Amino acid sequence: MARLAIDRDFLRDFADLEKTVQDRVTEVFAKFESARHTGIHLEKITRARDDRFRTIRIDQFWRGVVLAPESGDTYTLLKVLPHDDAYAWAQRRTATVNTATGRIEIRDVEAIDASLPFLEQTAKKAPKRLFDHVSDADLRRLGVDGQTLAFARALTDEVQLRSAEGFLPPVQCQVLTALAAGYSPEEVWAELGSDIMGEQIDPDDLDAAVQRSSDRVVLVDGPEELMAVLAHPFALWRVYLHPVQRTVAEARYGGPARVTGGPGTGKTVVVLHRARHLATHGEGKVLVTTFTSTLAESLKAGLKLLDESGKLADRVEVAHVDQLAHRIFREAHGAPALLNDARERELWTTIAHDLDVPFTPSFLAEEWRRVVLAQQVRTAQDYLAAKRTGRGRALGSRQRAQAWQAIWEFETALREQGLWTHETVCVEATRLLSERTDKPYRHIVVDEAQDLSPEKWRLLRAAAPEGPDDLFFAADTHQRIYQHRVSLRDVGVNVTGRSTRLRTNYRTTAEILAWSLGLLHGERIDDMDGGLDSIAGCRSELHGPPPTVQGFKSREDELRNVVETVREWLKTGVAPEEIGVAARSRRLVDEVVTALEAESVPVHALAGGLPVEGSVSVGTMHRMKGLEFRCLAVTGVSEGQLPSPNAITPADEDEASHRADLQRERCLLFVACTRARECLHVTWSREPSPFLAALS
Ligand SMILES: Nc1ncnc2c1ncn2[C@@H]1O[C@H](COP(=O)(O)OP(=O)(O)OP(=O)(O)O)[C@@H](O)[C@H]1O
Repeated sequence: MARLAIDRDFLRDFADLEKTVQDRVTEVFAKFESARHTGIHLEKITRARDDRFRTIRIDQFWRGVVLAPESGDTYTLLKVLPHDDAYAWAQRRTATVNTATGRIEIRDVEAIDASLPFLEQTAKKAPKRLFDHVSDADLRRLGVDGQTLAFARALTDEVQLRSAEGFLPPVQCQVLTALAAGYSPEEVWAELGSDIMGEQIDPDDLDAAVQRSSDRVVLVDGPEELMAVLAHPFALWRVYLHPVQRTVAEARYGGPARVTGGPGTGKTVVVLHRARHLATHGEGKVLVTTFTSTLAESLKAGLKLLDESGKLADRVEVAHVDQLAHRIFREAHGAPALLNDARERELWTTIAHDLDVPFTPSFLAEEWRRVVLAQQVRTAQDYLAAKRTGRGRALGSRQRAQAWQAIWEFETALREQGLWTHETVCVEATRLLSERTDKPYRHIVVDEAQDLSPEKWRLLRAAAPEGPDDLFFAADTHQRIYQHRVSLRDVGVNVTGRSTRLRTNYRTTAEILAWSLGLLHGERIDDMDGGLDSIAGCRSELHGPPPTVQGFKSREDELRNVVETVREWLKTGVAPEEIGVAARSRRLVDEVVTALEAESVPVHALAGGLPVEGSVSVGTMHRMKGLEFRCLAVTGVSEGQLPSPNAITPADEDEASHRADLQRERCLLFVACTRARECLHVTWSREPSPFLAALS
C-alpha cells in the first residue's frame, strides 16, 4: 500500500493557502492510499533534473509536487503551487540523502549552478576564503557533499553564505554557518545530534532516508491522521522534534542542565517535552515554572496540547516563581502585607532624608536588591566585604557604612511594621523550604530563566532535592528584559558539561531574524557563567519579506499608519488573532487600542492573559514575551519612548547600571521584533529611537 509523507515546509505553506484549495488538497490526499493502489496519476515532469519529482492534480489550476521513490512505497508531498509554478519549482530541484544524518534534503540546483561562476570570479581576487580553515575531510564527514563543497570553497564571506540559505540543502547550510561562525568541526558534529552515527548510509536509498527524516517529514498513517496534521499545521512540534531538541528533552542529567539558543529556536518546546518526559519517566512531582503569569499561562496551554493521556496534570504543576514563593509563605504565615512600589519609594526617601546620606532613594533601593538581597548580606561586616559587581559607583568604607545604615533602617522598618516585598517573601519562602526535608518537587523545569533574580534561583534550588535531573532550564541572555546579570555559580547552580545550544529558528523568517540581530550588534551579552554569550550561527530556513521601518512627522500620522497596516493584513486574509501590535508603554498601547476600535477592528489588550480568537492583540513589549504572531507591528520606536526614560538609571547616579539598563531596553526591542513570524512593521514618529538609528 502506498504511504503518504508530508514535508514540514509544506505544512507552513498549507496554512497560507486559500480555504478552497486547502479543502481540495485534503480531499486529494485523503484518498491517496487507496487511489494509489488503483493507479493514481502522478505526472512526470519534462526537463526535470530529478525524475523522482512528479506532480499530482489538485484542481484545474493547482498541482502538488510529490517525491516518488524508485523503490519503497512512501510518497512525499513537497509543495502545492499553481500549475506553472509547480513545474518550475520541481524542474530546478533535486532530492539527495545527507551522508552524515542519513536524512533527505532538497536543494535548488539551478540557483547553485547559476551563482557559482560569479563566486569563483570574486574569490580569485580575494586574499582568503571563508572555509580555508576547514579540511575537505571534515566537511565531508559533516555531510557536505560534492556540489555544496565546491560551492563552499568559492565563498569568501558570511554574507555570500547567508544569501545562499534559500537554495543550499538546509542541514549542510547549517553546518557551514556554524563553521563560519567559528565552531569547530567537533562542536558542529555534536550539534548535528545525529542518532544514526556509525550506520553506513546508502546515498541512493531515498526511501530509507524519508523514513529517517522525522525532523523534516511527517509520515501519515491514513486519512484521519492526515486530517489531524493538516488541521494543526503549526503544532507539529508536539510530535516532531529536531534530533537535538529530542536528545536534550529526553536525556538523563547528573545535575542541573540548561538549553540555550536565540529567539524561536524551540527552547519552550524543549521545556514542555522535558516536563512531559519527567512526568512519565521521572521519579516524582514536576514543577514547570517561569517568571510572569502570562508566560505561565502559555506554558499551561502548551502542556495541555502535549497531554494526550490527560494524566500530566496529576504529575506536573505550572506556576510562576512569585506564585510559588507566595504559596510557601502563606502556608506558614498567612497572606503577607505587601509594601507597594509607591510606599517603598516613600520609605527610602524618608530614610535618605533623615540620615542625610549622599545617595538617591533609587540608588539605595538598587543597592539593597542587587548587593544585599542578591548576595544574602545580613550584617555590616558582610556588606563591607561584599562584591559590588555590576554597580558602577565605587563606595569607600565610609560611604559603605552610610549605605548600610540606610539599608538597615529600611529592613528594620519592614520588620517592625510587618511589611513584605515580593523579594522578601521569596527570601522567607526559601528559608522555609531549606528547612524542609520533604521537598515539594522532585524535578523543576524553568523557561525564560535569564530573567530570574538570585533570590528566585535560590528559591527554586531549595524546592527540589539536589540530584540527577533536579533542575532543567531554558535561557537566552539576549532576551533578558527584567533582571540584571546573574551568575549561576553564585546561586549554587552548576551546569558544566550539561549545556546545549539550539541554533535553528523555527518561528521567524531569515529576513526578520537578521534585521533583529542587527539591533544587538556590538552588545556584550553575558552567558550567566562568567563568559560572554553569542547567537552567531542562529539561523532560519524560512523566508519572507524584509521588515519595513517607517517614520512619521507626528504620533497621529504614525497611529493612522498602524491602523492601515493592520487593516491591510486583515484584508489579505490574515486572521485577527495572528496579528499583534507591540509598544513600549501602557499609554501607547491604550492609544493603539482606541485607534483600532475607532476603525471597528476587533481588538484585545493583552493584560496578563493570552491572545483571544477573533481579535488583534495589542500589548506592551514585556507582554509580548512567550507569544508569536504571523504579522506584527512594533510602534512608538521613537526617541524619548525607547529607551524609556523611566527605565534608565541616570549615568551620573551609577554608570554601570545606566549601561545595563540601556542594554535591557535594547533587548526588549529585540524580543518584541522576534515575535513576528512572517511580517514585521516598525514605526516611529518625529525622531527614531537611537536603537534604530544605529542600524542605518
Ligand atoms: N522541531 C520543531 N518543528 C517545528 N516547529 C517547531 C519546532 N520547535 C519549535 N517549533 C516552533 O517554533 C516556534 C518557536 O518555538 P519556541 O517558542 O519553543 O522557541 P523559543 O526558543 O522558546 O523562543 P523565544 O526564546 O523567542 O521565546 C514555535 O512556533 C514552535 O511551535
